[in-house]
Amino acid sequence: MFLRGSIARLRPELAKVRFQQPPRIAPLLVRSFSSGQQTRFKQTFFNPNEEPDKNKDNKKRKKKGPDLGNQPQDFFKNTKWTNWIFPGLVITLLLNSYSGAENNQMTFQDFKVNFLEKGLVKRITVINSSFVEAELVTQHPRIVGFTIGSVEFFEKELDEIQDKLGIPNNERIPVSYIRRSSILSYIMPFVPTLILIGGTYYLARQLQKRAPNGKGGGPLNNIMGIGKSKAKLFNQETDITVKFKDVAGCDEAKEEIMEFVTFLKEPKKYEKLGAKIPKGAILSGPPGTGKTLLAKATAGEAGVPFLSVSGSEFVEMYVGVGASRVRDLFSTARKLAPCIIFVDEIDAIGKSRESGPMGANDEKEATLNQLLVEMDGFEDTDHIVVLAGTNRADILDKALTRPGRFDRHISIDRPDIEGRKAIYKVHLKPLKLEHPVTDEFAGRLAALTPGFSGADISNCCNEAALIAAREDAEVVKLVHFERAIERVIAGLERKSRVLSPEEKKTVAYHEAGHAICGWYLQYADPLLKVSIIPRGQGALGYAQYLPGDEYLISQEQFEHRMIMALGGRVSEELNFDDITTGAADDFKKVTQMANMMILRLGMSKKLGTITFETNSQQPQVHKLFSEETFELIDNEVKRVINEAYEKCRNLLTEKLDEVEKVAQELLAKEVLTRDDMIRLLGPRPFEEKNDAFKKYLLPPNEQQNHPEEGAQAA
Ligand SMILES: Nc1ncnc2c1ncn2[C@@H]1O[C@H](COP(=O)(O)OP(=O)(O)OP(=O)(O)O)[C@@H](O)[C@H]1O
Ligand SMILES: [Zn+2]
Repeated sequence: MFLRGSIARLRPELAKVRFQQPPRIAPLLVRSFSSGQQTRFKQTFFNPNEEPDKNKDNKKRKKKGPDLGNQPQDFFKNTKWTNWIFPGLVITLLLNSYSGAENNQMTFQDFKVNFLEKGLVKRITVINSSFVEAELVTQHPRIVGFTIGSVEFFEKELDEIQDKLGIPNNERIPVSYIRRSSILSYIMPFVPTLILIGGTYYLARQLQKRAPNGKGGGPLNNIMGIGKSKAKLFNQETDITVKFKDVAGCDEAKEEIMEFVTFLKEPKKYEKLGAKIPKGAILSGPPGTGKTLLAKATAGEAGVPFLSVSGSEFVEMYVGVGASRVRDLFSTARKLAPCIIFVDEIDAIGKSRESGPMGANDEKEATLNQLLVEMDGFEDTDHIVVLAGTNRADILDKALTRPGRFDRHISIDRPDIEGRKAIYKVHLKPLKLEHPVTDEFAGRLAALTPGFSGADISNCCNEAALIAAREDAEVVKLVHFERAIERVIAGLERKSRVLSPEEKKTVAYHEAGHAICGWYLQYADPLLKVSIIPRGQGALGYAQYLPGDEYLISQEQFEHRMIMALGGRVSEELNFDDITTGAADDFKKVTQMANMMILRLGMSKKLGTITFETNSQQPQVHKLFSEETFELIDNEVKRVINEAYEKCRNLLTEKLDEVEKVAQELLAKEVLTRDDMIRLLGPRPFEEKNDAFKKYLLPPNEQQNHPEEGAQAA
């Protein structure tokens, strides 16, 4: 229908009166938009009951059977359907505006031949000077219509035909002129605006749906829900499967946090006695030590919802957003109570308000204030516990840590050997291993990875499994772990980096110098491996030592470490005419150590027991010490380094043959283990200082007796 009459198609205003559909579309429009809005509400605003609701819906649907068509409510609830409402609407509108076509529309030519010249026309109405409706004497059709270009031309034609037919003036066909405006002509001016608004809405909804988590994060949320908290809710039944047993190695922290668990589980016990329960605790410690994990486990043990949010998520460029998000977070928490809120990286908002070179930041301060207000605002009876994680407990605002807010401070340190062992046991469980996990195996891995955090260990276990899979191994073996550990410590092996024979020789003598120093210095850490295979970023060779879990380091230890670090360059000097750039990193270490000894550790007799450390965060207005002191510091740092250099040179000159042996072996094999070193040089003349190393890594025969114990060599 809408194809007939090309003029009609080009002139939408002709579609007028026949456009009877609006009453039918209107209710549809209202309903679909309201259902659309409901969906938007669900997605934009954080709705804790969303999950259960969905389940209910599903259950209902299941009961009633799958035929959506027979269930109008279900049909309208079906969000997929609403996706189509807008495009559908536009198409309908366009179709209607173009197609309100006349059933009996024709060209003027047809009209002339078929009706006019046969004298069948009773009356003619010219509508809007562009369309003609003719009433006929016949019943079928009774009315016909056609478009005209201009009224004058049409009148002239009409007159001419009637002249030709000889119709007298008083019997001629009466022509009336009318103006008819359709509803559409009122609507049309608004159509572009409507399309624009609808289109924007539709687009925004589509974009929002593509948001990674369905809630928060979508572009629409950025506009509409900016003040909403981005807290992530972990559903109690499904998500929080973490229990205290999954958090290994931080027993003291677990014990401390246990109090919150009992409180959340049996608040009555405390309330009965009138006791006030701490509202929150700060969990502090280096990255990856399991702060988040511990908080989650607390929720898991207490069986309460867990709301997790990062401090940086409160920080937006718009003023007032942070505070509004804090408010939203707490109002959500109140609805979910009893529950645990975990704010990771609280230093992002909780930084001391005076600190920082730029002074206080208003927006951050407002956010922090809101947090303080909220924490003051909830009562013990609200049963909310706020835990916060940070790597920098020292820079937190004092207001945060005062009683009544985060009044517990639980610090989690990097795990010691026993802690690492326990964490390995947790992360080895899911792997398919060669042997069942023994105490010895976990201990060996723990001994190999001093300084690793829980996250490093988890990463290492996964890396080992990946390496095993790459080799198509059936099970994950110890060698895979060893390779994974090396990779985590020193970076990827880069066999593709080909060194020239000269370069290789230099690297071999350099590394041999380090290794010999380490072997014959009493306080050097046990050596595990020397290698001249390039690794990671720029390292051409490396030696792997195993420092123990030490909390105090002696001055002699410091000195020995410096001598070891200088061993590479000194060996180059002794064995070649020229020196290379390979020792840059070693010098950096040496200088750092020397500076620390002089400036912070009071290890210089001349300067005495003063710390010269400056607070780099605050702008320096005046000099903290005199020119003479500056000079003295300079001289002392130089002296310490020079002394280490001299000792190193003496040692390596004495052991030149040993350096040669190790370097040659390195050139031949590229990698030397501790056993190779023993074969070449005899056992190390000192007992190893690292207990973990002795316990888990030394072969049993070496563990009992140290034949050369006490022998002097250096
Ligand atoms: N004590 C532990 N026991 C078992 N696994 C641990 C332990 N500590 C860390 N992990 C592992 O490391 C991962 C990262 O830990 P988590 O995210 O809790 O560290 P975090 O201290 O919160 O780090 P960040 O300070 O970077 O936020 C955990 O998912 C877990 O797999
Ligand atoms: Zn070096």
